[in-house]
Amino acid sequence: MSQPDASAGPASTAADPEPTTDGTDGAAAEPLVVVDDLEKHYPVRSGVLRRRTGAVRAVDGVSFEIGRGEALGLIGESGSGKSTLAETLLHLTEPTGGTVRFDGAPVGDEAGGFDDLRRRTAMVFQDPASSLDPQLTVGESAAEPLRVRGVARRRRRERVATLFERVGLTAAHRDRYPHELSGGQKRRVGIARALALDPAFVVLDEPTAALDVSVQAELLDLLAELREAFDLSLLFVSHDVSVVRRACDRVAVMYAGELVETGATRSVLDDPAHPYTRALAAAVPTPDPRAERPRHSLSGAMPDPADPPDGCRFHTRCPEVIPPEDSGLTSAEYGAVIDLRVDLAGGEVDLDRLRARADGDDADSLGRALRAEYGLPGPDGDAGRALSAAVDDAVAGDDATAVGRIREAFGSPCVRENPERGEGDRDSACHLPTE
Ligand SMILES: Nc1ncnc2c1ncn2[C@@H]1O[C@H](COP(=O)(O)OP(=O)(O)OP(=O)(O)O)[C@@H](O)[C@H]1O
Repeated sequence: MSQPDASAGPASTAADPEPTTDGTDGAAAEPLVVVDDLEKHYPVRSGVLRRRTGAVRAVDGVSFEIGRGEALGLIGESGSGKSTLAETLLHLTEPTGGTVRFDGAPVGDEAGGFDDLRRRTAMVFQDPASSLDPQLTVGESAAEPLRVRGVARRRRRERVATLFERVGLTAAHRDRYPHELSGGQKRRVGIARALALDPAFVVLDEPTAALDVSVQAELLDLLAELREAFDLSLLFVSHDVSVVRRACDRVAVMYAGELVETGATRSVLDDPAHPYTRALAAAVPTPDPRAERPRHSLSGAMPDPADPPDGCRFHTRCPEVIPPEDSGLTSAEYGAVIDLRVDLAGGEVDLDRLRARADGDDADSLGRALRAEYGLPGPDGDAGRALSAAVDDAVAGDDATAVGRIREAFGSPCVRENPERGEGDRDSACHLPTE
């Protein structure tokens, strides 16, 4: 593609953008986006009367900043809350708590900030197939933000031609329908549409998902060029660590509705401080087939965001969970006890299944089968006695008592307290001591 030419950019034909606060001392000193304690809880309703009985804590007290011209990557497994965070941040869905400041002004109050946010931010949605209307030409779809703002038809066409060329398409692509374009071309249309109103901040939800590696690389090059040319701030939402490594200055790591680590991309991904980040970074496939399997691999599933675990939300899967003091347990052995507790609490210890595996039908045989299934340790002293009693309770079907015993006898900071992410440039929320 040709070199960036800012004069061909969105500003030249946008719908009369008002002067921004860029350049004024106060606003310029503040990062473009400041998110403080943002929260999005979805109500859980049940019963005939559909009463509210709980909440899905999709985003649960998240704070971060994005500087002017900066690219921040948001990574985490599926279901960690990345898309909800992105949508809530742009007020496409209403937050249930917390604040967003955009370019020095609070967003969401009628006094201001809202229209500015709408006009100066844009989102490129995850799935271009569903975000482009199959009934409209892609040129019409890309022109939609301009139409909504009252820009005349002829000006819209010209503008879209400029934008299409800017993103590596041609003016002739305007009259095609989505099904006539490749996956990569559809992404480019989405990017062109996002640029239509000359935004300062663009959120890209999984911008390269389901594309060939070479098409991914071209798209990332394009985004880097556009960022530079238009001084864009970008938020890359991705579960693909290698995309974020390539495209972002900083990275924020999300787990079960919370940010667990933030910092400069290289520093976070090459030397993660949080065990979850270590697991995500280790999961990136290495080109060397002889390389050892990562030691920090993730097992188990993300907790239910309607019922997140007490303490550190990652403790139920953490390969480095801190064992109770003086228990003599390793993290892995403690992890086995936690697995049992989680399954008992969720009613997932199936005694019939255990019976099928046990070498007898008596309580001792069932207890041995349960210990074998979970790989339970046999600690000495009080912890050992408590675990044996819990196993007896479990095989007798008294899951609640078993859970209570384990909780009492196997305490650790990881199960007691949710660690706070500190302040500053490089932070992680973990109870493990840092060197
Ligand atoms: N409208 C909704 N109502 C109830 N729960 C929701 C709603 N939208 C999302 N959730 C839940 O919120 C949690 C976070 O979902 P979200 O889509 O934000 O995660 P994600 O990290 O973006 O995942 P993915 O990468 O799969 O898109 C999930 O448990 C999801 O089921």
